[in-house]
Amino acid sequence: VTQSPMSKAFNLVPHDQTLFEERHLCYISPLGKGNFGCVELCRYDPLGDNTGELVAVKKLQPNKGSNLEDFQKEVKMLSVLHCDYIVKYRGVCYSMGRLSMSLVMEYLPYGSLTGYVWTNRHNITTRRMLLFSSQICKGMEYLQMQRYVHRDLAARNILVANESLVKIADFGLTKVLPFDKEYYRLSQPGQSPLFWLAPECLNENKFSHKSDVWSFGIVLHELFSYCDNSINPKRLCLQEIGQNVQGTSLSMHLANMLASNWRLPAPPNCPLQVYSLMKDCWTYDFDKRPSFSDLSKKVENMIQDDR
Ligand SMILES: Cc1cnc(Nc2cc(F)c(C3CCN(C)CC3)c(F)c2)nc1Nc1ccc(F)c(N2CCCS2(=O)=O)c1
Repeated sequence: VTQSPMSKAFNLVPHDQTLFEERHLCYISPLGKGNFGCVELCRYDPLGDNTGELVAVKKLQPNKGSNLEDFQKEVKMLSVLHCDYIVKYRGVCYSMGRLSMSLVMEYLPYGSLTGYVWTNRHNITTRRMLLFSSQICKGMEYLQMQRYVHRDLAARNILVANESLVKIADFGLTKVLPFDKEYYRLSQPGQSPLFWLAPECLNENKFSHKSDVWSFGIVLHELFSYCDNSINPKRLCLQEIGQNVQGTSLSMHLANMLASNWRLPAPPNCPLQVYSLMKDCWTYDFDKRPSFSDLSKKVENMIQDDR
């Protein structure tokens, strides 16, 4: 692949990365809004005969407060990940002139886990939910090996490849841990939605693999609630806080509730051992939370027992 002058300008694309030519990237439909901009379904059709591959293209909207540098970091981070449970990087596409760039990824036809589980809630078995849970754990275990902290693990950021495969997507908030620290401290409160955050994130903006474990517990709650919006984590927390949210910020209220040991209630008909796994992920002291490898073993055992 030749190095276009533009790509030299970004010094992003080493010779081995795939460069998608904009003229062959045919727009089909919008897929959704992400952290940086929008994601679209396109067909990369260099032969012009509709035999090209469907891809999901995440476009940076420079004017939407996001910046090219952060987006380039997200591209770089995704491009080095090779795991069955993480959405596959395909390459980048530079749009001449507009100085914008796009991230090209594999297209997963079933969409986000939230929509899929809710739509199919009447015929998804506990076993299949446990299978999805163990795949998310394995994806997170792989991320941990790369010293990546996702910071935005939520059912909306998990994509469904087929009836028995889910993948972690959207690395817009992901940070790489420094070599000498096991946590990442944000300078100011980030954009992660409060209701998926561990206490140390709310209180000290401290993010780690263990705060990702907390978020995984919330994902379990979403899954076993069949992603029912009427009982989603945000709604249940706001109900508990009550409407009298004066003065003290929402995150202070939430942090106080967690400190006095309030936790999300068990989803309806949730297997007891699954709820107890959630509670393990929501251990206040991050050092005492299970690791993703502990969690995938426990979930695997539940799948065996579920036979
Ligand atoms: C990388 C990737 C690969 N395949 C897919 N397939 C995909 C297939 C689909 F039918 C849908 C939907 C299903 C429902 N109907 C109504 C509309 C289309 C869909 F939303 C996605 N999507 C990808 N990314 C993506 C897309 C869209 C996103 F909003 C987000 N994000 C969400 C929060 C942060 S996010 O930016 O990660 C990521």
